[in-house]
Amino acid sequence: MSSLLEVTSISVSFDGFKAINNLSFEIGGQELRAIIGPNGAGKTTFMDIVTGKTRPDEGRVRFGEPQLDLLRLSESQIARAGIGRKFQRPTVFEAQSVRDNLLMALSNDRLPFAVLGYRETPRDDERVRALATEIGLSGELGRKAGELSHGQKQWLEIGMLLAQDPKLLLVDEPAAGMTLGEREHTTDLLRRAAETRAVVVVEHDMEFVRRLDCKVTVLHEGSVLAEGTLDHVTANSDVIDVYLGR
Ligand SMILES: Nc1ncnc2c1ncn2[C@@H]1O[C@H](COP(=O)(O)OP(=O)(O)OP(=O)(O)O)[C@@H](O)[C@H]1O
Repeated sequence: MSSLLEVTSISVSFDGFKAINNLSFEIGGQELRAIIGPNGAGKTTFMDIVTGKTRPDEGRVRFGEPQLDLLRLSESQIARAGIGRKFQRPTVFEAQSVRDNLLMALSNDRLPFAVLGYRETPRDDERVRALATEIGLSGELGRKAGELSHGQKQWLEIGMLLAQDPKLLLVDEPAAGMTLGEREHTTDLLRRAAETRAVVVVEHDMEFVRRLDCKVTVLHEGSVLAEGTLDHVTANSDVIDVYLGR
């Protein structure tokens, strides 16, 4: 089976410091993957390269079928090609209802204020309800997003990204600041999302990664140090050295 995303031998330096060093990475179309690694391992820079925010000095980044060369596309073209990114802090429209947040997200180019003049179709309503069910916020559709808990805001933002139906979803530290119950719900949500798309989760919390129950890629000094199940990578002596030597 061919990969959805193929990153081959990328490197990038900042002022002579190699933040990403000959890194290769592949993920299939319906796969959940966790990326772990100590601070400064290059996790954020890797996601910045995939989303077009940072350009590598060397290497290739190919995506989709037919394959697109992401290094030739702008950040917005990459987003439109089907790569969604969730940053660590939730960024929802706090003064709008959960329902309106999801509705706005259904179309990439629908500006927040344009929703006022926008006529909603029965199909949109159906989709908003389905998304709300998927993220566990069916009972909160009429509430202002600003009134939601931290975890609920994170789910709403994931729902807003799912509304755009990305082929690849990149999620940065979703578990941070969440209660145990919220973490469990988030794991279920991400696992379900990965049944119909690729999902990459960058996470420091090992318990959360264990619950994701997926292949893990360990980054260190800008390269892949190990890859496999969490048990496999945590038994790797290089990985143990890197984590104990922090
Ligand atoms: N724009 C930049 N200019 C200079 N150095 C940078 C820049 N971006 C990242 N770096 C450096 O590159 C290295 C990798 O950083 P990156 O943020 O990708 O690591 P990370 O694995 O995401 O770390 P963390 O877990 O702390 O978020 C770090 O040493 C960082 O200081």
